[in-house]
Amino acid sequence: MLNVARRGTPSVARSLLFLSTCSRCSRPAHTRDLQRCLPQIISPITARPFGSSSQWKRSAAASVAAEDEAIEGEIEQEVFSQTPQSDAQINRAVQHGPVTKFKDLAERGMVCQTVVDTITKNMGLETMTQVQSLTMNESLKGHDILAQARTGTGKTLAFLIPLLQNIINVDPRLEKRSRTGPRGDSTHIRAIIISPTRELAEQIAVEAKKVTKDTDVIVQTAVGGSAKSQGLRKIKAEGCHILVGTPGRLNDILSDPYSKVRAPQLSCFVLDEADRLLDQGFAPEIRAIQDLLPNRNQVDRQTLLYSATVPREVMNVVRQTMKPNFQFVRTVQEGEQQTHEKVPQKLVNVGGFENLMPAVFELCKREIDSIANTTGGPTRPFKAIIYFGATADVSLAASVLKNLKNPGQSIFHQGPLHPAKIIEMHARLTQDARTRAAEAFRRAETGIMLSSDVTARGMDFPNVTHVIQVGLPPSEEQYVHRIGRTARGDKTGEGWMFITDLEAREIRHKLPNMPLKPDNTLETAKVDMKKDAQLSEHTAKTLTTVGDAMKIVPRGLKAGSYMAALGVFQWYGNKQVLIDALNDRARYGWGMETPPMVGRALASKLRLDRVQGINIGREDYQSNSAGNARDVGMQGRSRFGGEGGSYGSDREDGGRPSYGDRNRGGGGDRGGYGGSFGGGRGGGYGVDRGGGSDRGGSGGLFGGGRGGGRGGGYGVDRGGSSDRGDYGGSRGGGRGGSYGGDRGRGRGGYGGRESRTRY
Ligand SMILES: Nc1ncnc2c1ncn2[C@@H]1O[C@H](COP(=O)(O)OP(=O)(O)OP(=O)(O)O)[C@@H](O)[C@H]1O
Repeated sequence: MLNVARRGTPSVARSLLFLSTCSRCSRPAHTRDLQRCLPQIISPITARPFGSSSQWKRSAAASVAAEDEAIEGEIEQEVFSQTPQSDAQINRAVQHGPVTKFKDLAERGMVCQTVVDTITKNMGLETMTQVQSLTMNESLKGHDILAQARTGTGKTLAFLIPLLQNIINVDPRLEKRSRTGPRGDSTHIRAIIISPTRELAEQIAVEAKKVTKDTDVIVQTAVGGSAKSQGLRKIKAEGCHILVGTPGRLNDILSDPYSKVRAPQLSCFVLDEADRLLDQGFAPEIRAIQDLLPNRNQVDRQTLLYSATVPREVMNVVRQTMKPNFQFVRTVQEGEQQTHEKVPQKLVNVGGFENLMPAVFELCKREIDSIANTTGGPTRPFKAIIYFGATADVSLAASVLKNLKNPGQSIFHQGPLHPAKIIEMHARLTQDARTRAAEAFRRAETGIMLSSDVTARGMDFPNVTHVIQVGLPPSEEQYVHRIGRTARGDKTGEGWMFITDLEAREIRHKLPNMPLKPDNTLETAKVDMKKDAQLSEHTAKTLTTVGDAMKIVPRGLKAGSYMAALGVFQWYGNKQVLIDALNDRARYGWGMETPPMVGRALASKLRLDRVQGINIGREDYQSNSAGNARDVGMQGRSRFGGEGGSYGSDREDGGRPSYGDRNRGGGGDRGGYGGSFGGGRGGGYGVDRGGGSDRGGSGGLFGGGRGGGRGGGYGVDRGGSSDRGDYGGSRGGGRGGSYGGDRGRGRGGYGGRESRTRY
């Protein structure tokens, strides 16, 4: 294990030196002997696929279908007879030093002119990034490579270019687009690229199609969530040379005896986000796919593994996947900062969970306003990804941000985060919805995407200015990948991390190497909601805005988030402190009288059944069926109008005062939001039909029902029965009032078709 770089050498130069010097004799690397003499950071071990060799032989034998064998014979000859790079070419490349410009690749005869023209002319790229420059020579020669380089540094092109050139070397007819267009076969697959997520696979395929645009090389995708039969038809009809996909679907189609998609000539196998694909979650599927590929002793195959992080734990598996003489190229040395120096990273401790959403909102609003108020000088529109640890938290936060409105204004006015598009993204959405969400965020100038870790790796959304992480990430690696969604290429960006008191100590263990600097500039992060306090107008308004939006959130989402936290915080030892903190969030953050119910079995499994304050019973988030329609939302008895309330309805919330209104009061001072789809009797932002209600609210955005009418309207009326409905219902209608409707005087308002009301 030898790194011949000299201390103090600038990093690019150091890395170049590192690659062009022999590890065994410390002389400049030999030309044709590079394979033998180039430094190998990892000591070689005997290469073998996963599992024991006998297992491997058995499964490989079983998986190679008889029909493939004939083709294999031909292909073998072809693969072995190829001479990808002549000695002269390599000599020339080494003499001129490592390549740093894309055009040099053509001038030195390393990559064909067509591909280089596409990169330089169509894609407008000129200079290679460090990882591209360092890996190009070696990967063009067919060596196995493990490459570690920071996020956003062009690793995708670093493996696509050599992979494509190696395909063209085998069949030079593919170099140029033929007049008849490309033709292929579903058994001509030369390269398989695997990514851990569907979105990333799609993104790689898009990049691959750009690079192959003027060639006859065909790129196809195979990702879960899309119709398998349709994908297969496409591959069979058009053929395929490069197949990009996710592990599950690739395994599925390669093992399906009827799919007719085979890779007997496979010469390149790429794992993007390799450490993720080789960890426990995906390793079995990757192993199964490898079992379906031709035996490497018969058909030579190059393996390329790329990632921004390579934790020690996966190194064993890496060794099993690669040839013994594989090269480990890293542009980030051990002990060096894994995130970009150009990304300031700030840490906000908000104290209690209930402060998280207000603080996140305050930050987003501050940034959006500051850009709006900047005159002159270059500014970039605010574009942020906010990461949460659980899908339930993503949905809840998305619901809050989508429901935000300025106090005193209706939802038809611009919200406080205007012009940001609010986008929700997680794995529980349908594939179509995920694709639409990713596309919408990609296109958005100003936008906030609330996301689970499904977008944390590899996704190349343009111009992301902020990455905001709410709660501790699952690992340091994941932190690095999340932060990597900003400051890509030559762009800049910033990272924010929001934690609670519960996590303050743990963060030091979990992220010891991250350059997080405490930030105290957010007012709402410092408020103790359990105490009465004199708040600045700005802070009170922020809290009220979020509190009001939170009321509209269905109880089911809150209950889901509560349950998720029980899972996420299992590591926290003091269960009483945990439940107290979560109950405070339910009470002060979500406006719930009682915390969501936790099933007895779950409570006992999590050792929470004896903890004070836990609300044991039928879990709210599972039981939001008709019987519970009034306070759960989403699945109420009548989705559009009617008594039960549905999506959004939350009667229990209704009884709670909100921030800043605590001293208005009287019994049941505010009703809940009647429900955005349906409303209910009790509903209304603000209101209740119960005595002493003081504020009316919307009976339901789309539905109203009786809620709007009886309930009264936003901001109206103190004391006595409420009189105004607010958005009593635009679709379902009902008895209620609506925008400005005033039942007391027998007037309705905007919406409520059935109520035949008027403005
Ligand atoms: N040589 C280059 N010069 C300028 N931009 C480049 C170059 N190579 C790639 N890019 C662009 O840089 C962006 C990031 O590239 P890419 O997605 O491949 O990064 P990555 O290293 O794979 O990131 P991650 O670790 O997050 O997966 C892309 O928009 C890509 O088009």
